[in-house]
Amino acid sequence: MSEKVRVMLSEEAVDKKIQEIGEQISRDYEGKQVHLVCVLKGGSFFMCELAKRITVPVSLDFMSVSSYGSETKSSGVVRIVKDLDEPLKDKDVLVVEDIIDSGRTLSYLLEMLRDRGPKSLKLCTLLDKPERRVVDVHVDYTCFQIPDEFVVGYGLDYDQRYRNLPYIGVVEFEDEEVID
Ligand SMILES: O=P(O)(O)OC[C@H]1O[C@H](OP(=O)(O)OP(=O)(O)O)[C@H](O)[C@@H]1O
Ligand SMILES: Nc1nc2[nH]cnc2c(=O)[nH]1
Repeated sequence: MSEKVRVMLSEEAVDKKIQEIGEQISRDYEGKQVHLVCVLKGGSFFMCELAKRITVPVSLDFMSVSSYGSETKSSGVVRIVKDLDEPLKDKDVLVVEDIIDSGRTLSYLLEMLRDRGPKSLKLCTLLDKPERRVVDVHVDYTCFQIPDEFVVGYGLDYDQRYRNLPYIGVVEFEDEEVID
């Protein structure tokens, strides 16, 4: 089997949309400092590109989470693998994600972060697959709503590969040509 990646959203389309969302965030947070919280690993590429386009003061922090074991995965309970370095108390926090799928991770994570007392807490995602939603999550900024296909690129992986693609694509598998 060989793999190739079909482009779903070109680099130009993604860049243009991140610029627009960056401008919108800059307007919405005028006069404030926005504290971006990146959920690793997938959110890191989007976070860097977004941060460059925000014109109000920005601070950054990173966290890494993983779902508890396969049996409890559907509960949406997440374990903190790497916690934030700084408290969120009284900060205007914007969580930055690569994709919202079932909504389980973000629903749990937002509740956890809300308990830390931020002044405000909003969510920004590069991609959203609304058809896959199991748990309701309020998303404040969405770059693209996409159909239910497994996507890679711009931080999203397939078996840890393809995160570095500068566009969003779908991995397609093809049978190798048999040579006699
Ligand atoms: O809405 P959900 O169904 O909960 O899925 C969304 C989660 O899945 C992805 O992370 P992933 O577990 O692939 O980790 P990674 O970013 O380190 O690759 C994504 O970054 C979200 O955190
Ligand atoms: N890489 C990748 N991770 C996901 N996590 C939830 N949906 C997806 C997806 O489409 N691609």
